[in-house]
Amino acid sequence: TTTLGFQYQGGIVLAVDSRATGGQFIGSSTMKKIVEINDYLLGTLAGGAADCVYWDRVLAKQCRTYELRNRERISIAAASKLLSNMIYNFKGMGLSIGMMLAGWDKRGPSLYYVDSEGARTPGKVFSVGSGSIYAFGALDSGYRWDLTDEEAYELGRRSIYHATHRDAYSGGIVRVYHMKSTGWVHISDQDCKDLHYMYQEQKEKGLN
Ligand SMILES: CC1=C(C(=O)N[C@H](C)C(=O)N[C@@H](Cc2c[nH]c3ccccc23)C(=O)N[C@@H](Cc2ccccc2)C(=O)[C@H](C)CO)Cc2ccccc21
Repeated sequence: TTTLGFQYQGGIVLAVDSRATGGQFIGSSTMKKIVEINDYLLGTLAGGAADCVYWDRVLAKQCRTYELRNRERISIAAASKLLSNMIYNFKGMGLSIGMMLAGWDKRGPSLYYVDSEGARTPGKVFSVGSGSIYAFGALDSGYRWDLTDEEAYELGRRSIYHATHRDAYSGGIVRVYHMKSTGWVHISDQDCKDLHYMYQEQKEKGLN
């Protein structure tokens, strides 16, 4: 898996692949690793698939319960704290979860990373999963705070593409979402094969 998220002047961009593996076997090439918890809160999934899918659903229920009790949406900080506390209770028992939470609340946009140890980290740029070492290569060299929206989408897409090209455990569809003040927008779903030939063509045109 390769997942990434970064905050910039236009909000937060999330980009992920869609491969699920069991050893060398590909269990699925169409997994949804960006999960829509509510209109202003997105999560990304990396690690044990069942762990991620299960704890995402528990978190989504907790967030909805909070909304019903308090008549307002939960903050990103609180939602990520709920998730880290839930996972912390299983520390050392073998959970494998690398989830980012991206959202927009009263404090504006925020991006958190929660890992299997229950650690919760706010930040501006994250990449999580077996392909994150490749994604960081493209991401760190292309990242600027003042990217335009289109540049940000392309940076997310290209960074995930590079990981799907080099990491055997990443592939399938490159999904891109944008978290804005008005909520999330699903920007694109593109097969990494199509991106490969598109980038090849650009390189050839650029070279000669
Ligand atoms: C195909 C499939 C599942 C599947 O393939 N499960 C295998 C066993 C799984 O968990 N694969 C992990 C990798 C893995 C296997 N055993 C582990 C033990 C500990 C930690 C990780 C693993 C995976 O693809 N994870 C994805 C993330 C992911 C995949 C699917 C759904 C959510 C998250 C990912 O991180 C990259 C591919 C690199 O591993 C689980 C599931 C739930 C609901 C619907 C479909 C599936």
